[in-house]
Amino acid sequence: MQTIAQLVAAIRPLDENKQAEAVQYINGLVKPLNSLGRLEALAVQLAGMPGLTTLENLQKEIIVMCADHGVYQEGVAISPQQVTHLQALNMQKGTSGVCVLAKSNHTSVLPVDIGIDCEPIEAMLTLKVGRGSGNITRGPAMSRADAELLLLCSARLVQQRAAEGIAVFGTGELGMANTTPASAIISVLTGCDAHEVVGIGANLPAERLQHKEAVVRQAIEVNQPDPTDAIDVLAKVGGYDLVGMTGVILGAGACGLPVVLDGFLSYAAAIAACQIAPEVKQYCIPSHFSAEKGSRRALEHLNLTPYLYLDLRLGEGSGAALAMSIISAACAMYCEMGVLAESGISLQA
Ligand SMILES: O=C(O)c1ccc[n+]([C@@H]2O[C@H](COP(=O)([O-])O)[C@@H](O)[C@H]2O)c1
Ligand SMILES: Cc1cc2nc[nH]c2cc1C
Repeated sequence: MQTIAQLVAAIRPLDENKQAEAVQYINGLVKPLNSLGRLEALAVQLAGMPGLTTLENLQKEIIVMCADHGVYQEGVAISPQQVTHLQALNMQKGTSGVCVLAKSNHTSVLPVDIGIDCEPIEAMLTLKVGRGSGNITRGPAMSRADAELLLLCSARLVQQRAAEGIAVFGTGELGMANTTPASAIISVLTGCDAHEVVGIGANLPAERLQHKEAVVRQAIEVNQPDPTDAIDVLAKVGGYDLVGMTGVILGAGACGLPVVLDGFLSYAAAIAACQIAPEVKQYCIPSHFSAEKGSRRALEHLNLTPYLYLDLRLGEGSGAALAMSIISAACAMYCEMGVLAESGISLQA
């Protein structure tokens, strides 16, 4: 297995020559200059990715990291904890939100048991090292060794799927109470107070928000994560799913391939990934602006502007699935549009 240093070293900057060529090519398409706005910038970003040899017929997949969290015991979520297991089964059946949105965007969904509190699930890929991470108000979510192992295994999974033909990855997750560790990660890595990032998650009643904030502060107080060491932060106040998503982001970057972020949980993972390997930011494609409270703060830190504003807060990779249509659109523009030179149209009157 590769080391984290090797994984980071494999993430190369985008190819500026290819990007310059793409700009020239797009400027020659049969349209007013820059009139396809951010679709043009997206195509240029994709064109610079060393793992993509073409923008035609890109295969897309959402990897859904599913795990439970010991901090659930602190009363920070209202969904029954078994929903993680039950909804993971729905991921296999194809009836979850992400599954139907992915299907309508010609995207596959790969659920992974990375620490659900249940017996092994038949025919589900597993990277499980424990049945739910530790309660972060009492101690670390996991050991550093487990965090590093899961991060590398998740990155390796992406590398295997890339070898099997996947060209665009999406980050998904499922885990009752996971907005609590995600808030803790964002609070530590962006240096803001819990009040700025803690939100209602999956419908926590407003009167319990102060308690959730206190839980996040306590987790940070008890574990004293080192804000300059994102792996320490993930291991101490994170969770298995969030580590897995960080590995997916770094793995895609190491393959030179795009990775589409989803909602709040993916912002936490992206902030961690970008601290571990700043170069990976260029491979990240934001999807939507999650309705979770801390989204603005997290996206400002990442300096990423989402494409979609739909008040989504489902998670699972649902926003990433929707944004796959925007990637397909950018690729269709690049591969299928006619060129001015052959159209008889001159842009000057
Ligand atoms: O993607 C988001 O922005 C998002 C925002 C709030 C909640 N969620 C989903 O809801 C679950 C976490 O919410 P909670 O309240 O249990 O912490 C988890 O399964 C996430 O997929 C997802
Ligand atoms: C049903 C259900 C589905 C979910 N998907 C992500 N988080 C969820 C929480 C619940 C409660």
